[in-house]
Amino acid sequence: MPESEAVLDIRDLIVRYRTVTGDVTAVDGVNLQVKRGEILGVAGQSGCGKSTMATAVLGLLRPPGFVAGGAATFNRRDAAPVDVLDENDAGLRRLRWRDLAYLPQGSMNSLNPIMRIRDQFADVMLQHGWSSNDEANGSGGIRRRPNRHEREVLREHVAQLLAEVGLDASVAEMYPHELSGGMKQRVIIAMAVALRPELLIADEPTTALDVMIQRVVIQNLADLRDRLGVTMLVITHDMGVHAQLVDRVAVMNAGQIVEVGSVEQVFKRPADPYTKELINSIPDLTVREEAF
Ligand SMILES: Nc1ncnc2c1ncn2[C@@H]1O[C@H](COP(=O)(O)OP(=O)(O)OP(=O)(O)O)[C@@H](O)[C@H]1O
Repeated sequence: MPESEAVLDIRDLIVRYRTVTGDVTAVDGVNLQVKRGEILGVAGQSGCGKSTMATAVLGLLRPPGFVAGGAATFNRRDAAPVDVLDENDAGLRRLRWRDLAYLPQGSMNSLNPIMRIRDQFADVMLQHGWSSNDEANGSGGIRRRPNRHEREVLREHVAQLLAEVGLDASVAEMYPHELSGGMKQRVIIAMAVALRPELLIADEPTTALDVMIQRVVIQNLADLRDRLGVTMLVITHDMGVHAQLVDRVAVMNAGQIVEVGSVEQVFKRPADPYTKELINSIPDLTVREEAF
């Protein structure tokens, strides 16, 4: 695959945690390419290293975790490739939100309870370089008070962003406690793509939502990829979500990728015994059959 086709190219990634009884390897030599425009799923049971891999490639890994080897090259469309693992904090801040967006596990609970939704959008957008003339003017990191004109443009823009995930403009005036879990998750997704990142990494984006709402969120993510062309890496232990949303799926077990393939191939003809086990563990058989 030519380098530019992979938005994110992870090579030989090794991540360990330092513990009192010695180092524990959580990510054990992972190679994974996320192709431009695709939704790549990462499957595997709890504890297999999915979140550790995501936080490492986002430069968000905190001690006692540390990267023991490898590279994670982010190939932006209009800029030189960067190895995220080599970036300093300032470089990472510039990349995050504008180029590389992240929905951590449980992120819907990270909304500020005492701020209206519109102010939370404004904060993210202004902190990361949004301006009313040029929706992305490259001045990442500069935070200032919006002037009147900017506030007006922001208001319209937030309404449009909310509409992209099927939410009414009135949601902008609300506080998080006025929203259901599903609405909060959709707000968080709309915020994550507000600056039109090239890559969105979403960790368990539907976990803790009821099944009907899960479907709405899955549809939102699929629509955003189709309309905005955001490449996505979606991490979830839920094989039903992979069946409904992703193009290709990578299966992770004990820190290693044991299989990567199209959803159809992995679900219909799993090559690895662990993948077979995962598929057989889907409780709702209709999900397996409905998908194809
Ligand atoms: N702070 C830590 N100290 C030591 N070991 C850790 C630490 N955090 C994670 N680990 C270990 O690293 C491994 C991978 O954990 P990780 O959270 O990445 O898995 P996961 O697949 O994302 O699971 P989950 O979805 O439950 O978060 C696990 O064995 C876990 O016990």
